[in-house]
Amino acid sequence: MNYGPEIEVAIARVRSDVAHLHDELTKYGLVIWTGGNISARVPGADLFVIKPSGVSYDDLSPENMILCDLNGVVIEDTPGSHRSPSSDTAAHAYVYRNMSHVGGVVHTHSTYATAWAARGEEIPCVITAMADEFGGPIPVAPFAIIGDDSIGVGIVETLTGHRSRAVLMQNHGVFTIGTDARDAVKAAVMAEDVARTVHIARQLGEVKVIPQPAIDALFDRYQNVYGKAPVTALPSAAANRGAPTGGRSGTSGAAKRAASTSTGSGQGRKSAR
Ligand SMILES: O=C(CO)[C@@H](O)[C@H](O)COP(=O)(O)O
Repeated sequence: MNYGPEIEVAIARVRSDVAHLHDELTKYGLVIWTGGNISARVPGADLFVIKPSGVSYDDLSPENMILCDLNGVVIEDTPGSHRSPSSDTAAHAYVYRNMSHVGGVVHTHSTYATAWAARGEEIPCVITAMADEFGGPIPVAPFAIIGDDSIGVGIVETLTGHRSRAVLMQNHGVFTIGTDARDAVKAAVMAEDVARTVHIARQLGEVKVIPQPAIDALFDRYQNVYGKAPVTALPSAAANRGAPTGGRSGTSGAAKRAASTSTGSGQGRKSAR
């Protein structure tokens, strides 16, 4: 099967990205043995690339990643196609078919997030890092059988209209979505981090939920201002005339105003952070 030069280049890039991003799961201690998986959509095609099933993380490479169509069917006679794709392929495929803005999906059994999933309890938004990253609590999806698209249905039904890019599958683990695979990996890393902190906080006593207006403001700032160039950066013509620069440090007044007037409605993520 040849998809033409542009798509073939995209497939090769996604194979490499997906293979190498699995290193982040081991680096952050989110997986053990062969548990967990990452996939990414191939831009410009109805295809995605996913990890093979049951292969050691040390042996993952661009060549043994598996190319699938959006029904989760392996594309025959492509590199890696002699192996079985991840057990969660149908779930990932369901997400790509039903959430067009999603470019990457990650699954782990990271310890603390999975402990919350075992309790079937959402993680309340009690630390600013959660408000920043998830814009509220991390929700729980119902128990679902592994292997068909039941998990995908749970992910889509739970995360549609929700700010969170992470969902706890009851009695199972965490699934995250992102604009691309790296964004979904970041969500998996952050979900485990906040799951651990909030769990520990709960051992110490009652936790304090952040008021909704503050959650909204924090989420908006993190999505629209954090890590971005200041909005007061001078236009090049003025800069060329040697005008004083001003407003280059930290969060500008204008940036703050921009942050405070935008809605923070959740789905409008503009760039991977
Ligand atoms: O929990 C599950 C199945 O949902 C997976 O995380 C497995 O632990 C790893 O499966 P493969 O991706 O290797 O098939």
